[in-house]
Amino acid sequence: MAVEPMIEQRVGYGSSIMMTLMATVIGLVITYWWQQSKRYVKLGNRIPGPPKVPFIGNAHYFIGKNHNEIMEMALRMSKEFGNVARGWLGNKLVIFLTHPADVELILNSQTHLEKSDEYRFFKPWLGDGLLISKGDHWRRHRKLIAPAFHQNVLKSFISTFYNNSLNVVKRLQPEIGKEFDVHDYMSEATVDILLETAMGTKRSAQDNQGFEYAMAVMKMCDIIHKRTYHLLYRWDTFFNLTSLRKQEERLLGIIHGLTKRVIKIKKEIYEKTYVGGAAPHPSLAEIIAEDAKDLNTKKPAVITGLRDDLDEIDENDVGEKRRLAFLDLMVETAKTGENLTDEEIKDEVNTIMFEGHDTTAAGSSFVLCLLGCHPDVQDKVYAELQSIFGDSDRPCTFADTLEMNYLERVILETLRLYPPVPVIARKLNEDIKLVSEDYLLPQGCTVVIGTFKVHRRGDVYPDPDIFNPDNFLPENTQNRHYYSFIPFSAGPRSCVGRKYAMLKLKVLLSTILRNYQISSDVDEDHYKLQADIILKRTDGFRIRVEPRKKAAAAY
Ligand code: HEM
Repeated sequence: MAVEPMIEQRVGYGSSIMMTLMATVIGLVITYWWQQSKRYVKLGNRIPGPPKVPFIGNAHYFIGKNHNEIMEMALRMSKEFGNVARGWLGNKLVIFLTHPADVELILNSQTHLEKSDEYRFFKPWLGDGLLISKGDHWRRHRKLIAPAFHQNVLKSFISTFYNNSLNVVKRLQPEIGKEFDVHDYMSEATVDILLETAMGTKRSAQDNQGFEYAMAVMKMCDIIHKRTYHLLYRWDTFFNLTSLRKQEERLLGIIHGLTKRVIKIKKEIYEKTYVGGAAPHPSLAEIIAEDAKDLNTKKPAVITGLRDDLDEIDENDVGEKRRLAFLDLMVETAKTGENLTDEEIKDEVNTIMFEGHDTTAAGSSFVLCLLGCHPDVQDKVYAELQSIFGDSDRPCTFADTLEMNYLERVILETLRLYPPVPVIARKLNEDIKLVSEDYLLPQGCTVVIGTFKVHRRGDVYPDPDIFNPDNFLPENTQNRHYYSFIPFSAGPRSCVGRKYAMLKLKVLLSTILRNYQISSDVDEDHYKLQADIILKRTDGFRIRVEPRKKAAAAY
């Protein structure tokens, strides 16, 4: 008698599970159908791309893949789909563009200035710094910060660039004759230079805060990379429960700890030195205003093929007046009228330290590796340096850097083949119709500009994968589409530090090359690349150095 109710009970459970399952399936089907019927999704689906799976889209493509595999997959797909491709990260539409005319539509626009949603992963680190801020806040800060990169300010950094470059030459001595990874040396040098030029502080030989900072920056980039590509980590609630979140907190403690300490010291110095509110002399405005006297008499230092809002203000040259670190300028600006809070200053300093560090470390490492692979090009660079410096071991000056035309072409060609920022992403603020193909991109989608692929287009560069600095001879650049070379991005939101970067690269590389001959055992075809936030070689930036005969005195 007791068996029947039990059977009835089981049947009851079974059918309610079935009902729940069916209701869930029906719910999912309706949700999926409803999603697919949206205009945003319909427009996205018209664009070619890999097959997608309901709800996760193409997110599964990233599962279990390492950095190299993600890069290889992206390049394969870009080859398969050409100018325009789409992917779905869950229900987020991501469009990849590689045609210069389409790139121009985005980068040259005042409408699509906002960074894509993925940049929010930088927020705990960079706050509302220039890289990720938007709207009026970004506009106001861009206006405040751009003058700090004026050529007259940059010129005052030359001796800092040179002395730190000479330190690298000394530090490389134990590596003579061995194969080693040059990136660590470049990274340390760029952090040291930034500590001096951005924060106005120096790392003492005993403390390793610069190194600790650089390591923390590298690990933070790794966390942001994971958050970009892994669906679950993109979800804040899930991420906050993981050990990565704890790691992020610890790393931010190191990064923000250093910036906060330095800002505090700077403010105290400012208060002590300028009691009574007297502004230091000459002020930034006065340094820049010096130009007016010299208009048309000095040689412009604008790099061919690059143009942005910085060019209008710095085509002239005055003598060194006063060395102002970026942070000094911010503190001064805050004291002399502009309303800048400590938090805003901290965000901008962190942004400059991040943007200015890894990019130039990767750029300079790639240049050295390529010169190791191309001895004929290296010989030409050396011949140019000989014509400027002869056998002298005198320090490099600003005027010398203006003579380094071939080295400049080598740097630009390296940035073409191995752009340190391999992708740029924007949020589309309104629909746009592409130029290269007949597609309408819907408002709200993420647009990813594949700099790496833009720079290797066969219809723009003859032999696009071959390292050839002559690609940047004036006669070869003048008819090229302006948006086919965008290592520093372009348009209103381009890199504010590009002149600083080019100057630093010239001083750093020329000093190393005056002292060492570079060789490489690995040819370019065997480079293993990873393109997350910054493009790097995962097999290490391996080179060998041998002293140039005449240079022994420099050590
Ligand atoms: C070879 C070196 C460098 C490269 C290739 C590079 C490249 C770039 C690119 C592509 C962007 C646009 C990023 C985006 O839209 O997502 C950018 C922005 C930026 N860069 Fe650089 N950069 C370099 C060096 C520097 C240096 C040395 C500094 C500062 C000292 C700097 C400061 C900035 C800042 C503040 C922004 C944000 C600008 C804005 O949104 O208004 N960069 N950089």
